[in-house]
Amino acid sequence: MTAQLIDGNALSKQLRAEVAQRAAALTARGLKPGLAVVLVGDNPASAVYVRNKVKACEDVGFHSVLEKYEATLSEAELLARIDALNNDPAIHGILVQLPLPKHIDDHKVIEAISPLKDVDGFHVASAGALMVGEVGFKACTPYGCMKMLESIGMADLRGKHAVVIGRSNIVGKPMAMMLLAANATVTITHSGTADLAAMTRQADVIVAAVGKRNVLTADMVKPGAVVIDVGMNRNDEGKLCGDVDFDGCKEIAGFITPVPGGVGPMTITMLLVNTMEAAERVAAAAA
Ligand SMILES: Nc1nc(=O)c2c([nH]1)NC[C@@H]1CN(c3ccc(C(=O)N[C@@H](CCC(=O)O)C(=O)O)cc3)C=[N+]21
Repeated sequence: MTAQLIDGNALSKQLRAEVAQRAAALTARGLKPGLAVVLVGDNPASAVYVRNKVKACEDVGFHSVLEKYEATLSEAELLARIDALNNDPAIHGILVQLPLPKHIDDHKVIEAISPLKDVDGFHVASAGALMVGEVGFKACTPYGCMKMLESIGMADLRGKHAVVIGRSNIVGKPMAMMLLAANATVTITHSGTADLAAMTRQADVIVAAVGKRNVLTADMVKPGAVVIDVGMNRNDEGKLCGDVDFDGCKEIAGFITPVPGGVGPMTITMLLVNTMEAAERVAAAAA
């Protein structure tokens, strides 16, 4: 192994300790940060994630509310719940766990969340704010990836070429915008890209966010490049694995993130950071 590991658990621990301090300070002033997590239906994977998020909130001293609903909840009922949370002064962040049951329109639900409480950064107003460099909440997964780059001294990517694999609204696109804001030259690749390997071989930073195993293999990586793996897949033995062929790429890359223990915990950490920020903004507005 030549690559250095970027340890998402260790970095999370550090960042969460800072959040805990800020939470304690704000709580002492009478304002405890609060996150509401809304889960509809019984997707078993979602149930695990949601429990992790609630636990993470408790660990940093937040108030947290888990609202669980049957898969039969109507869209109108869900929108009514969001309206109530938008108006609840004890709640500073609202997360509606995706995916939602098919009869509910994701987009409509996300747009119903107040942008002031959109700690997932999924609202169109949040995406737009990122695009034009205004204040808004950043999507947690790409935000966590930026923190990982920062942790290895790569907060500024001037002169670097970053290649993003994947163009989803929740990872690929906001990732590209954040890398651009950090002065990288950015290429977004996707299923319509003619020669992916030709692109990734030029990259100083590669972010793989497709949701498919072995999207990135060692032959596609420039020696010394930073490889960030956003993927969450199961291998044939049912074990969690990313989009990157870790064992191959770790021999070539300069830095690499593992799965598990990489981007996953950082996603939850940035959710806490965003919720903290949301509560601090409320406090600043009231002061
Ligand atoms: N509105 C919304 N916001 C989300 O942020 C959101 C969502 N919906 N729906 C589902 C995905 C998935 N997601 C994960 C976060 C952390 C880990 C994580 O911490 N994973 C651990 C391992 C967990 C395990 O062992 O299964 C790790 O990578 O080390 C995983 C997955 C957030 N999501």
